[in-house]
Amino acid sequence: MGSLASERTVVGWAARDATGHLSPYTYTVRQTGSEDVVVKVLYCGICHTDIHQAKNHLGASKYPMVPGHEVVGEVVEVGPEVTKHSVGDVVGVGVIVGCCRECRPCKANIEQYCNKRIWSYNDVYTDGRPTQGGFASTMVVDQKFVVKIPAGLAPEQAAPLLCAGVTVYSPLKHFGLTAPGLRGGILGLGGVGHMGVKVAKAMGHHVTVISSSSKKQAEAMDHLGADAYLVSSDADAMAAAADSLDYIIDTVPVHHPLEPYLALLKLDGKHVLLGVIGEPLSFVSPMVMLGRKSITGSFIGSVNEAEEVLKFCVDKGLTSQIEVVKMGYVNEALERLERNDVRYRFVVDVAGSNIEEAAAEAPSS
Ligand SMILES: NC(=O)C1=CN([C@@H]2O[C@H](COP(=O)(O)OP(=O)(O)OC[C@H]3O[C@@H](n4cnc5c(N)ncnc54)[C@H](OP(=O)(O)O)[C@@H]3O)[C@@H](O)[C@H]2O)C=CC1
Ligand SMILES: O=C/C=C/c1ccc(O)c(O)c1
Ligand SMILES: [Zn+2]
Ligand SMILES: [Zn+2]
Repeated sequence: MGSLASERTVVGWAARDATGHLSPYTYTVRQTGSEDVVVKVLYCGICHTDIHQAKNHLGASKYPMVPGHEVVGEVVEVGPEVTKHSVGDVVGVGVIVGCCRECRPCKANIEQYCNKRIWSYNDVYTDGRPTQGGFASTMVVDQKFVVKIPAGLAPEQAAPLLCAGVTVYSPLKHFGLTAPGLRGGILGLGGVGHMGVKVAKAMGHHVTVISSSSKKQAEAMDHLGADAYLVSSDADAMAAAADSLDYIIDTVPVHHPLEPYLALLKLDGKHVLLGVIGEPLSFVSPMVMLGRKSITGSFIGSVNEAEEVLKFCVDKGLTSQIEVVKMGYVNEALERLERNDVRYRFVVDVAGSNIEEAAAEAPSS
């Protein structure tokens, strides 16, 4: 445990209970350890997982909780053993900030699958303190979990790549779904889904968006570059598209039937679950047996894959489609995200929100 003398005071915006409402919160983080990077947060994206966590959808939330795991910031200090980063670098931090480094996933550099992974918030660090995320002035993070933001990417643009971007890139790569010409479906056109369209198109796939409404059709086709658009309640269009897709990236964050989507897959097609859903999903076995289809899942991506997707986006000229907001708007942004009213990711301008000054002027929390 760090002594009081070695603590650093930070201001974040925290949820105090399962209403998920965020408000200013002053707390302490560790002083710079030998392999630590001190990051002044510039921007932080709002992922639907932040709602799941802040509102205790999974039943394991601890408060006060400062969410945020699509973090881009500037390095303001480094520990003496840090070799990966220097003061002044623009860097990113994602969902994971610690792992055991000894297990099979850690040795294979897929540390997101380490059973001793440490989450960037709603977890406990090795020093016994709660971890707190990126809706905060500062984060102190082990260099292993900090990635460099390459030149050519604006920091606010890079933020959604650190969760949404790598979350779609990783399964496409892992499941061998990168060859040009594949036919992919993106189910749910939100923060993760819109990056799915962009990444899959950049890989040369024919991309069908499968959405709950027609509201996003024009934009999906004209701006995101989707090739086709299916409204999931349109039974005739769904039937016409049967047996046509090599994979579906499923980003829906609530319970939904799988069978209408399994029917869209070709022989050996893969349904990749990404949404965090705390209730059982069901299907009858012939739906997978008769086409040797797979239902699988994937969890974010590794640090290496985060670096790869950042480079991939620079090389392919990909950007995320974002709405930049100030911290004072974060509760409205969370509400709008929950009611499916964002195109397609909110990014909070943390550094531009003066949260430390505002907290100093307000009564202490
Ligand atoms: N596996 C992993 O590693 C990761 C998982 N996640 C999870 O993926 C899911 C999606 O995250 P994200 O893209 O940020 O979420 P968004 O809210 O931005 O997007 C979800 C999309 O799903 C569709 N949808 C269908 N029904 C609903 C509903 N009742 N409420 C809201 N959306 C609905 C909407 O698309 P449309 O309008 O087209 O129907 C919506 O845009 C979440 O559960 C999140 O926790 C996120 C990141 C990493
Ligand atoms: O947004 C990133 C985290 C996703 C996530 C996936 C699975 C799970 O059980 C979570 O709690 C979070
Ligand atoms: Zn996320
Ligand atoms: Zn491990």
